[in-house]
Amino acid sequence: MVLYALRWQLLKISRGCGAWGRLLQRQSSRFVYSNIHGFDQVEIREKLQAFPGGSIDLLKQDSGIAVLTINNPSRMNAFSGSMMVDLEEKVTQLENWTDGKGLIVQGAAQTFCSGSDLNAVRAISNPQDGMKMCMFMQNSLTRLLRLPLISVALVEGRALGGGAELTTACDFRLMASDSVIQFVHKHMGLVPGWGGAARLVHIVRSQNALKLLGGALKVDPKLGLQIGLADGVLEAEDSAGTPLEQAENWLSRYIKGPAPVIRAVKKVVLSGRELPLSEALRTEKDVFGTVWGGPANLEALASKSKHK
Ligand SMILES: CC[C@@H](C(=O)O)C(=O)SCCNC(=O)CCNC(=O)[C@H](O)C(C)(C)COP(=O)(O)OP(=O)(O)OC[C@H]1O[C@@H](n2cnc3c(N)ncnc32)[C@H](O)[C@@H]1OP(=O)(O)O
Repeated sequence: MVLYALRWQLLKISRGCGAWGRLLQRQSSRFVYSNIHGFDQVEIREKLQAFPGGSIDLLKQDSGIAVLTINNPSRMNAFSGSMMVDLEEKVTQLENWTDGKGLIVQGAAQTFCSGSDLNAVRAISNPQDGMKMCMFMQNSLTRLLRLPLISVALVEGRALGGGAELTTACDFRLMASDSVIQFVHKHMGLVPGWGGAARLVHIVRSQNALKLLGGALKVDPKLGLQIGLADGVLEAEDSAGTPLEQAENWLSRYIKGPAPVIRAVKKVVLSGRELPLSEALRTEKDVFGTVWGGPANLEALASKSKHK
């Protein structure tokens, strides 16, 4: 019996790596851009490091929920170049956090993020460098959204430009009652560059995406709930705890259970969202194979058999 259980565990581990590896392969690798696109990750990383300021802070908790904080309060949490590099490093840490189940992305000092640091943007405003920054951030935010964690953007204050795009790189968005999400790019003579337009169409459908981008509309919680950009509104702090406590309580109902099962939930939904049907079905089968007969499944079966 012990030998059977050991063989089964080894089979599931190989299937698990195989399933996730095949999913990423089917999504044509972890990165949207690589050297075949003329993208040199090392070169742009060094260029971005030349624009210091702020940090991206990561706290991984025993609860299985990590908290990622955009921390540059003197600049309304605008992304400096070094923060863009910091974000990529924290996403890599989260990709390797096998006990993780959930992620909350927040801004410091009760505001979310006001996009790229305009000082850095001015310095890399030539088309070549702008495109490289765009590809670097698209790689990082695509990997963020594809993490096998259920993620929530906790929006307080303002999420502007790239900050609005960052909210779309999470599975859900919770908004404080006085917060605003605004794709201000038009006012900058721009369109989203961090992947926010592509993700926004999937979240609110193309007609609403055209209105939000074409009109640079301010999305308050009421409009956010109406068009599906917001998944919940935080209550006043005195009655329901801090915004972070409220976000953790909201998320906890969806990540209650063993990490392998919760991570498998995200993987099957991710493949359904991103892959053509036949490939999504094959991936679902592979992910199913990693939990079928696993500890949580066997325990549930054992407890059910006692109810006869
Ligand atoms: C490709 C780029 C694109 C993208 O990533 O897709 C972008 O994101 S471009 C940037 C888009 N973001 C913006 O245009 C927002 C710019 N900021 C503002 O509109 C306002 O600052 C605010 C966010 C609405 C806040 O206004 P207010 O409450 O009046 O505070 P201040 O304006 O005084 O700001 C405080 C302080 O913060 C600095 N700040 C704010 N945002 C940025 C930013 N994006 N880059 C750099 N610095 C920023 C602002 O300059 C003030 O600093 P001090 O003047 O030194 O006090």
